Amino acid sequence: MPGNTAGPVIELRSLTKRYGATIGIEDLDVTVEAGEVFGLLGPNGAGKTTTLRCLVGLLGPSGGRVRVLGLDPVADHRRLAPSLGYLPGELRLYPELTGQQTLDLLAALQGAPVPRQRELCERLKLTPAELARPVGEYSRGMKQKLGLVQSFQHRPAVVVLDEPSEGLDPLLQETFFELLAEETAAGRTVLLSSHVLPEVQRTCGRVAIVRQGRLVTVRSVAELRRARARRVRLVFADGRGARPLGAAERWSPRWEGGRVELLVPPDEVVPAVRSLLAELPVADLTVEEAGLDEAFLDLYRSGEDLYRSGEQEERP
Ligand SMILES: Nc1ncnc2c1ncn2[C@@H]1O[C@H](COP(=O)(O)OP(=O)(O)OP(=O)(O)O)[C@@H](O)[C@H]1O
Repeated sequence: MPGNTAGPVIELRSLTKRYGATIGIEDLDVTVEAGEVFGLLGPNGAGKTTTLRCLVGLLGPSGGRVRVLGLDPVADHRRLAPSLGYLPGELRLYPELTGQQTLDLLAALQGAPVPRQRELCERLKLTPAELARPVGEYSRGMKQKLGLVQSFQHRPAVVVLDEPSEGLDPLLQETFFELLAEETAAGRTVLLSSHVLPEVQRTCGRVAIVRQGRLVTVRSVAELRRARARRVRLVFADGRGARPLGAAERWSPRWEGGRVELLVPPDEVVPAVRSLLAELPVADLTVEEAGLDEAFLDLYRSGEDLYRSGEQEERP
């Protein structure tokens, strides 16, 4: 393996990438250790693809520092290539080449033997007949399968995947999840971008949430699960609908007739319930844990760390 293997596998320090006046990503700090599946999550245009392209050396940063296995992905591109797998969001292929020829061409660019090519084609159900067809005739899902095979075929130490399960049917998604689990069990490192929340919950140990080019938070999925908001539902005795809720307005009230639902951070539930009962004609009240999706969605929307627990980076 090239470079300095003692430090983190991926290190982004104040990474900034501008496209003219447009900010792709600004001041991003992320560290990923060996054996992690790390997720980069955020809404459209958040800067995920920009970050990934900087990581694999396709874009040079406007500021800050990128290191993968201790190497600079732009300056040390050739040294890094055999140890790096990359699945772009949009795989651009030569339409006249067959699937097999495409895999072999990409292997030459990777500059490494491809001990896993056949096994991965079998597991992802790319048959020899399909591999003999020009990729210009491939469906979206077939292209994605080919993209996944080439990202892992040379058994790289680090794999960077942009929206990896896009276009895969549920069975193949399962195979992909198994593949990720095997990679990390073997000490290899995966960084993936996604908007698919269940995929992230299922596969990642930690996630960085980015929004409008900035890092919102880095959290372990386990911590997000623990910190998830409580859903407080109230029914009012007088049956009246939407009304001012005072301090409770900050918990995103959603009204439905004479009922309202609030999403309250866990450490504020008891005082919240106490003041609601004291100030409003409450006839019924329930409290339950909100789904993990809501925890993510709040971070997406607000751009603030809803849960405010000091540490930026916590191990899973
Ligand atoms: N080649 C480019 N030229 C100019 N602006 C760009 C370019 N590529 C990306 N951007 C801008 O940079 C910002 C981040 O885009 P990026 O593609 O990194 O986001 P993303 O999180 O991957 O989005 P999506 O989920 O929609 O793929 C956006 O404002 C986008 O318009």
